[in-house]
Amino acid sequence: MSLPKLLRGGGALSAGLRNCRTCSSSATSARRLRVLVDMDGVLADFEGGFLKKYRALYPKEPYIDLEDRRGFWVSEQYEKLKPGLSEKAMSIWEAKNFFLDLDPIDGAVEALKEMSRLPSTDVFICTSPIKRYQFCPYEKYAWVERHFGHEFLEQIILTRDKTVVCADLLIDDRPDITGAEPNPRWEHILFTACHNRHLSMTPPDWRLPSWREDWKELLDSKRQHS
Ligand SMILES: Cc1cn([C@H]2C[C@H](OP(=O)(O)O)[C@@H](CO)O2)c(=O)[nH]c1=O
Ligand SMILES: [Mg+2]
Repeated sequence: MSLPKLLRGGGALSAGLRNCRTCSSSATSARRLRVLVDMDGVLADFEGGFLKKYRALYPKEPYIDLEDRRGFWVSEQYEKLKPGLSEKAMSIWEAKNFFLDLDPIDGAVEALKEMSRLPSTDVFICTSPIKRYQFCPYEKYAWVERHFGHEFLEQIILTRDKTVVCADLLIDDRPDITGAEPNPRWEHILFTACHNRHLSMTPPDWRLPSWREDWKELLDSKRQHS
């Protein structure tokens, strides 16, 4: 089988994969592809937004250039840079308007709108709120409405555990997605971000380097081999 160019590793798209058809309830829905798209790091520029606000609020503190970011958790790398910076980092995304002000990732808005118009495709934004909930959940909804319109609010899944959500694909920048379900129904496509671009992928793991790549090829491949 020829694999989509975007996919690294050697895994065939559906060979031996968990198949979400098992949780579909009707023959009609069984033919549709369900795609979960993560928000921070995939649609919204969490890392860029963080660095901009952190540097503005703490101009005298050291910071980490985006090209030097390693590891998913920003606060962990900042704490290693200088003890005490973890709390300063957290103060940035816990503040009002942090999530609302995030810029879209390059090409994300166009790509997601196009994806949700594809025939036989159901698209959901699947995102985890931070536990300090004063602003984040509200602002995530407001961000989606701002960039995708009111109708798109139907397509938000807010969860701290993405493993329990049933879908064919999850496009997400977090390399290790774990939770209550040891065998999630979806296949994970790692969306490339500053913190994960140096990770080597082992088969059958796949990447989407950016929204400028041919993401439709990934969906088509999954559709064909499911
Ligand atoms: C604390 C932290 C959160 N986040 C994002 C991930 C989650 O959103 P999402 O699921 O949309 O990627 C959200 C809550 O943890 O904030 C980061 O990307 N890096 C971080 O260091
Ligand atoms: Mg993310």
